[in-house]
Amino acid sequence: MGDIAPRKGIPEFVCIGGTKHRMREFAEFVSFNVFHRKNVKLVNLTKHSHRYATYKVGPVLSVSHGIGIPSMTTVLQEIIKLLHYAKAVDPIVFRIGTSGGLSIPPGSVVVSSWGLNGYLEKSYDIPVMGRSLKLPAILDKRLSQEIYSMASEEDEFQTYLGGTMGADDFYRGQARLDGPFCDHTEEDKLEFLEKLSEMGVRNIEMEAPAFAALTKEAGIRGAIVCVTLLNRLEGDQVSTEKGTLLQWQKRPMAIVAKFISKYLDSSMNGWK
Ligand SMILES: O=P(O)(O)O[C@H]1O[C@H](CO)[C@@H](O)[C@H]1O
Ligand SMILES: O=c1cc[nH]c(=O)[nH]1
Repeated sequence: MGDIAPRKGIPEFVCIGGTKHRMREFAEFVSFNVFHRKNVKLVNLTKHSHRYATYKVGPVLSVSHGIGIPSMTTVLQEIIKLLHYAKAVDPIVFRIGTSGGLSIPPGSVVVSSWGLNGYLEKSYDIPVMGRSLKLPAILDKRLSQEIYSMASEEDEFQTYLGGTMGADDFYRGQARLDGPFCDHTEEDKLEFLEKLSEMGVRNIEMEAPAFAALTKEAGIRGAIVCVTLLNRLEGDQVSTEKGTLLQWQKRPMAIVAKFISKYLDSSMNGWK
């Protein structure tokens, strides 16, 4: 146990997701379900930045990232630097999010195997000094399978393993017909969504390829676990009532918390 004690205080798990509210809830969820602590006083460690929210519960950091790739990659790169300076040993970064599903029931959870960009390539393409830098958007296979194995037949929802398209736009970029601008037909949309399904894409959100690429480039294991708010083959509007949507957002939290709990139990590193 001698080499384990100094790890106290160093993040081993980082979980990021779009909203400040969700990431505070995740910190509460972990505190209660992983560490069995009630009513912990959570402090937003980055309150004065006004940009993102960060909570820490034992070895778990819970951080909001806003909408889309530029916002998410900004905070993800700050986290990669932080993990480096903190000398974190083999940390794992998760994204818990929401998405639109493809031919799966709303409320299902998707554990991503890879990210797909808007050009249907498994890569994250960033313009750097006038040129396009292309980074592969493949997630850690073993980790995604281990997380997928956390799903149980007793869950009241289905969990799937598959590709995730990360679009640069919520409306046209996701083939929606209900945005302020639309230059495609219902037929075009369905043809596109069917094509994605055939490629193995299970859901669409707005960060997957960049998250996959940057965690891979950093040599950090990363996983994406998203709930689907609707079946895009059946519509564009998220019409499920707010209370139900908030309950559904707890599903990725439950899977990730279960994984963290199991991981800490097996590593016996003194956190629990
Ligand atoms: O629920 P979050 O984590 O914000 O993720 C999804 O929701 C946002 C769009 O509403 C995008 O960021 C998309 O990726
Ligand atoms: O359809 C959806 C739902 C959530 N987030 C997205 O980016 N798309």
